[in-house]
Amino acid sequence: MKRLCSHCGKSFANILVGREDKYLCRCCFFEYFEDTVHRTIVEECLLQPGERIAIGASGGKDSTVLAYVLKLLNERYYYNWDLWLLSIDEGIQGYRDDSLRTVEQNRDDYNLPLYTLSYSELYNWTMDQVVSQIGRKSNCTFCGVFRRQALDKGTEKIQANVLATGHNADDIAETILLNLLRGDHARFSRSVMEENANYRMSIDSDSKKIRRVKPLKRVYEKEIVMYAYFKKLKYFATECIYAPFAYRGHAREYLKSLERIRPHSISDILYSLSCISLEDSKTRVGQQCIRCGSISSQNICKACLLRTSLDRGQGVLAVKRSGMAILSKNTVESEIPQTVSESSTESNIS
Ligand SMILES: Nc1ncnc2c1ncn2[C@@H]1O[C@H](COP(=O)(O)OP(=O)(O)OP(=O)(O)O)[C@@H](O)[C@H]1O
Repeated sequence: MKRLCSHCGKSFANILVGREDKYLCRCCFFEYFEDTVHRTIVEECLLQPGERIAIGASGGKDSTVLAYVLKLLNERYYYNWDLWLLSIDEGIQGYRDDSLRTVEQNRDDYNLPLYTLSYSELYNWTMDQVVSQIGRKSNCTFCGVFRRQALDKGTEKIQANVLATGHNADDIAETILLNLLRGDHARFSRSVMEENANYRMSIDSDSKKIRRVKPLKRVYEKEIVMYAYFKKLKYFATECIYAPFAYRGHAREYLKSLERIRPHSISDILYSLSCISLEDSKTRVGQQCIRCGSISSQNICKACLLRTSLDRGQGVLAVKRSGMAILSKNTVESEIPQTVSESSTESNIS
């Protein structure tokens, strides 16, 4: 049976959205979606007028929709944002080279400048080379650590101080669940604090520190897919060729099956997240890595530790489940530890 749109009451509904089960027609869905993203930005002070903003652009649906909507809001509300696409080329043939072509297409379609930075420029390693040394089991750990830092470096290069990524509500729930399932208390606490402190961090942080913001955090993956589909946006839909081996994939599947049984599981996880309050005082204050100068909670950042292990041909040893105690606060360069905890890093750029 066809339903009428619960917003305008005139057209037939095409999509069911949000927690309150609203059935919306295409036009009202666009309004709902854009308004949700706009309210997130305004209510959480994510972006300021006139700022230069780096948009992490992977060519996938999330970052494509993010770039499209930020451009639209910029024009609609005269924010005078200086929007840039920032792409990281991990060096994965048959995947990233193709998705980068989609980003180039977005650059032309949306008339936005694009800056690309590669792992080979930054680390002298491509992910294909990393995988040929360490195999396919822990490669996402390397990729996650390198990408997080590469996005920061790219944001610095284009002289922006804010990085917007396409993480959505499903991604955030997935990260929380993943850290919980692994028993990674440190990472769990940090992700909870990062999500809940976004508002405070955005307005308090000094202007030199890169802020990471997630304007799509209140919209669901299925809404993003529908938005891209109805707007006919061009995006790259293939999954990373190395991703099927990541533990994160199991958390994603688990979440999807929970949603099938109980459609509000994701929003309930996010609600629980917003209710958790953790002691801020336990987080380490960011300092500079003594090797590369990146912000790090340790003397030497994880990217430098992993890169050193690869250079020594010991990449496999670098990631060990048991290696929890290794990132010692007092590490000096001559004592670079050999292992990085897999649980704290895998593909976890949120
Ligand atoms: N290679 C990359 N270059 C630039 N930004 C990236 C890259 N990979 C990921 N990101 C940023 O991180 C966000 C989340 O990345 P993730 O790997 O979870 O991809 P995703 O959920 O499939 O998103 P998308 O659909 O945008 O690829 C992306 O939306 C994008 O903003």
